[in-house]
Amino acid sequence: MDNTSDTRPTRNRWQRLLKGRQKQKVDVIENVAKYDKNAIHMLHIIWKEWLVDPAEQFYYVWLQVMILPIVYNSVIIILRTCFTTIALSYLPVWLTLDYLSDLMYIVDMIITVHTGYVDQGILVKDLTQLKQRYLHSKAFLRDLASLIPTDLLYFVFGIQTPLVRINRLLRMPRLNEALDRMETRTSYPNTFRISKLMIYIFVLIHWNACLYFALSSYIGFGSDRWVYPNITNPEFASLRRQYIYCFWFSAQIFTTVGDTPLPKREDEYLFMIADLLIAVLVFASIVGNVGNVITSLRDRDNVFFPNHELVKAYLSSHQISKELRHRIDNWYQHLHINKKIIRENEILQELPLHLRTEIAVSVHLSTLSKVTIFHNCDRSLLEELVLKLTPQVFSPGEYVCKKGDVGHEMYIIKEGKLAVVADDGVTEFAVLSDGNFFGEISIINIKGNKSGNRRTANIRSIGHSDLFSLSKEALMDVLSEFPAAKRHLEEKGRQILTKMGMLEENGDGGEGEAATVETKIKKLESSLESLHTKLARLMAELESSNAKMQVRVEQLEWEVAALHTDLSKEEEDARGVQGRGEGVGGEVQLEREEAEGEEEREASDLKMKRQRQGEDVFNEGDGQSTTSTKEDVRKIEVDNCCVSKDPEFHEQNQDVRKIVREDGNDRLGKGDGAEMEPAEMSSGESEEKECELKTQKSEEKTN
Ligand SMILES: Nc1ncnc2c1ncn2[C@@H]1O[C@@H]2COP(=O)(O)O[C@H]2[C@H]1O
Repeated sequence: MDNTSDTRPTRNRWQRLLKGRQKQKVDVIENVAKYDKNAIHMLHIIWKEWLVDPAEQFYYVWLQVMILPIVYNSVIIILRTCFTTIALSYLPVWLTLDYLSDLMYIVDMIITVHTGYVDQGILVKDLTQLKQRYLHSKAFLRDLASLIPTDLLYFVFGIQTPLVRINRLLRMPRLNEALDRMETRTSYPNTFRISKLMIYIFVLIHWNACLYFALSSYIGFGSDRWVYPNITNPEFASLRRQYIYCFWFSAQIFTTVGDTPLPKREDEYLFMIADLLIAVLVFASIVGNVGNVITSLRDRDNVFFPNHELVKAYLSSHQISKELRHRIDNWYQHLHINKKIIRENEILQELPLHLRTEIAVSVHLSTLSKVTIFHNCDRSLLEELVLKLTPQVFSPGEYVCKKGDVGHEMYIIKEGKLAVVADDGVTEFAVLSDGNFFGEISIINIKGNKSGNRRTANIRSIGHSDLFSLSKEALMDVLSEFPAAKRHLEEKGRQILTKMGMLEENGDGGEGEAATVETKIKKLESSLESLHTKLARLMAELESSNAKMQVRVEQLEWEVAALHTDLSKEEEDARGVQGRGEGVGGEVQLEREEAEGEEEREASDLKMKRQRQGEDVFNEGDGQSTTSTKEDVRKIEVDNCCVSKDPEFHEQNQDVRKIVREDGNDRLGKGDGAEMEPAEMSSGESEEKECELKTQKSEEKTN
């Protein structure tokens, strides 16, 4: 019992451990299974989503691989068909290669289905779309036709008739695609073009050789001098001799050498005629292609280097001295021998800016980074600068700049040695070499520089020297963004000027003054521009307020005219009453006084009304006009009066009044034109008086 009780917990522990281990194992197995499942699943997904980008290297390599089966089929099928001995001797090899090429054709179709295409600049990656596109294309039908298992016809015609596989040649467009890709990628397109042409001609001669052999076999070997000699003759029995003889025969025809035996039979003649016609085309295409290659090589030279022939013709037509001509020839020679391309900006101009920058950076950045002033420059700044450099080549003894000339650019030495020389051209003050720069003093404004914008020294090229020139404007652009470089340049310039004694001690030199004047002019120009803008705005505002005033003036005239008509009528009425009541005396006097009082009241009411209307009109205007005060209104009234004194205006006013009168007659149906005449006279007078009064008042107010 004790034993049992002792061993039970131990056994339980072992059982637990065992169970635990078993569970662990199961877990591991389950995990592995899960992982495998996942892996399979992942593979499945990747396969489903697998896409070939036609711009990728994989696609390019695959196209190159596809050249093999296509060329194999285009060369071997005809060979085996015509040279049956060759077909039967190496049958296992041919069959293996045949089915290997078929396998590659199948893989090619799968890759084609997964190849994306660019639609509106975006690569289409949707497999369903890609499938749809390929399955509905002519390429699919062609590819499918090239894979039809025509080999089954071996059972009908026998294994020695590989011509049944001729449908494999339908994949030729794929070969063209591969060769085109190669042509765009190769660094030697001309060599590639010539090689491609030669390969096409080789295949053509091969086909012709095979057909010649087949025709000879059909006519009978050695039956005449034209056909292939008797193969029982040991000299012509070997397979190699058979093929080489036929190839030679064809090559002679296609290269139009024409040293072939004369045909004897009609079928031989027909064969020769067809061959000669093809030969003409072949010859023409060889000549044309080689001509193109030579022309394009010359064109390339002409683009790379300035046209020497033209310059030569120009020089001889102008009877230039021998010495100068010799120097020019030497300069050209140096460019050609050392492949110095000075027209790189022209050559690259068709490329987009970012690519041009990258090229320029990779070609010239090493030179620029040697230049001390640009040591600490940002890369972006150097990239900007590098596009502004113009390569220049100077011959030995040539002056790059002469003392006293106006400076327009500075130079950076890419390669070569240049001397700072005295006016005698011999005494050297300093020698400048790769990475040095010069010509900056005359284009940057150094305070106190006595020479202004003139070159301070003569610079002569010792040997051939490659320089970059940088125009004043380009340099200023760069320096405005990089003051450290500017300080460095100025410092170096100042040192040279001090050594030469050409730096004014304390004052600004002419150049400094020029700079100040230039800055002032710039400031003046900018303020003039802003003034122009303001003036234009004011003119527009003035025009709009003028138009409004005119409307207002017309309104007032109408009102005044109408008022005077009423007044004159009332006056007439009053006169009539006076005539009738002359005997009444005191009563009439009283009435007159009352009428005069009434008149005065009415006149003051009218004034008030006019002022109010004036305000209203101005309130209707724009922001500026709304701020007008009553004084402005008064001014307008005064102006109005003054204008009314103008005889022309008066005439116009008469016309307006006429219209008003007519209008008034129509409306009121009172009297004829004669009734109005006295009123008109008095209105003119009172208008003048009123005007004078107003002018006086406004003058008083202004004072
Ligand atoms: N003693 C010198 N040492 C080095 N460079 C010089 C010397 N004197 C003049 N130069 C350079 O020669 C250039 C001639 O044109 P610049 O005056 O524009 O700028 C001048 C300087 O860059």
